[in-house]
Amino acid sequence: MTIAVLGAGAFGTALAVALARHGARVMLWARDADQVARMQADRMNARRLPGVSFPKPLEVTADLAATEAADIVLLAVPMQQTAGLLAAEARRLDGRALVACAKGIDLVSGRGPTAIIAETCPSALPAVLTGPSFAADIARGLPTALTLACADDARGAVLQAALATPVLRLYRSTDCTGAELGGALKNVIAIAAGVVIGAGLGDSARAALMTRGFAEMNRLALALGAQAETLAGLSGFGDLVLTCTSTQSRNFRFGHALGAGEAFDAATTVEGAATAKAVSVLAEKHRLDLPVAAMVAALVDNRISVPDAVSALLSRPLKKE
Ligand SMILES: NC(=O)C1=CN([C@@H]2O[C@H](COP(=O)(O)OP(=O)(O)OC[C@H]3O[C@@H](n4cnc5c(N)ncnc54)[C@H](O)[C@@H]3O)[C@@H](O)[C@H]2O)C=CC1
Ligand SMILES: O=C(CO)COP(=O)(O)O
Repeated sequence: MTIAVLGAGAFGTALAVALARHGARVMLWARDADQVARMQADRMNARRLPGVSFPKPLEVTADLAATEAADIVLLAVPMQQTAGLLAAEARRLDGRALVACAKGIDLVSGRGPTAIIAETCPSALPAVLTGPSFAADIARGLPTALTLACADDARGAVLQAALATPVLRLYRSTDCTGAELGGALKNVIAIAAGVVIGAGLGDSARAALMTRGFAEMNRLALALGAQAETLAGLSGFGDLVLTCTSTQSRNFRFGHALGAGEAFDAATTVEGAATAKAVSVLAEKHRLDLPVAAMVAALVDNRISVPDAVSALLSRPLKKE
């Protein structure tokens, strides 16, 4: 089995390492030839995943043509770059099993990765790999459980078997919409959870925020065709818990900096910021009330201060749960 991973960020590199360690032939593709040369020399991605050595069956390449032999392609570039990569390389990628690993909603189209795959590569098999997992944990070989979603269950089972390892346990689903929306929307709520903790509002407020945020995730995802049980699983509830409660999360740390009034490194990948804006557009289109997500979008755009966002949420009319 040959697996290609497109995107040598923290997550793509961690997945490549985990799969190669388990014996698969893995080709990790990065667009930057200098970065590839460094990784080939160091046998490590010192920038994104320092201290993790590449196993032997892991090859690194800057030549996308070299990945054409792969049976499965993991798409591991950030969400806002995924549509561009698919469009640019559609001829090469169409007809293959394309597993989306990004967690977000495309700002331009308002779509998740599987809809974009279906549009740009109509003969490909779209799938989603998502759930609670930090790249560093996967790279260290710590036990992790994720959702592998594919509308074609028989072919999804083949992907599940190919991508699982003894420590990377994959549960199968046919609900790609639910799986990808869970991963996308939890990032928005994690920013809000970070704001709550950064502003010193306490753990009780964070628990309330997570619960009401989960209700918003369900409201939007169900309106877009997802199944409630998918949202309650690893890709939704599971990842919400992880991301809202760990300082390893970049979305949480970004929110924490907003709440504390501190600077945050603009180069860090924070998927929930763009996704919050995409969610605002979708909420309006589907006439949905998503107050936490709306506040995150406003905070990210500097349209509201943290104290005003908090008092706006607390002064909403009392209602049934
Ligand atoms: N880091 C983590 O713990 C996890 C990340 N993810 C998801 O994986 C996705 C990627 O995140 P990370 O790897 O953490 O990001 P990262 O910030 O570590 O790396 C992103 C990489 O993508 C590359 N890239 C950007 N645009 C590209 C393009 N057009 N073509 C080729 N390469 C391109 C960048 O050069 C960079 O190496 C995100 O959607 C994230 O939510 C999912 C689970 C865990
Ligand atoms: O998706 C993740 C954990 O499941 C990673 O979260 P961050 O992108 O917030 O670091």
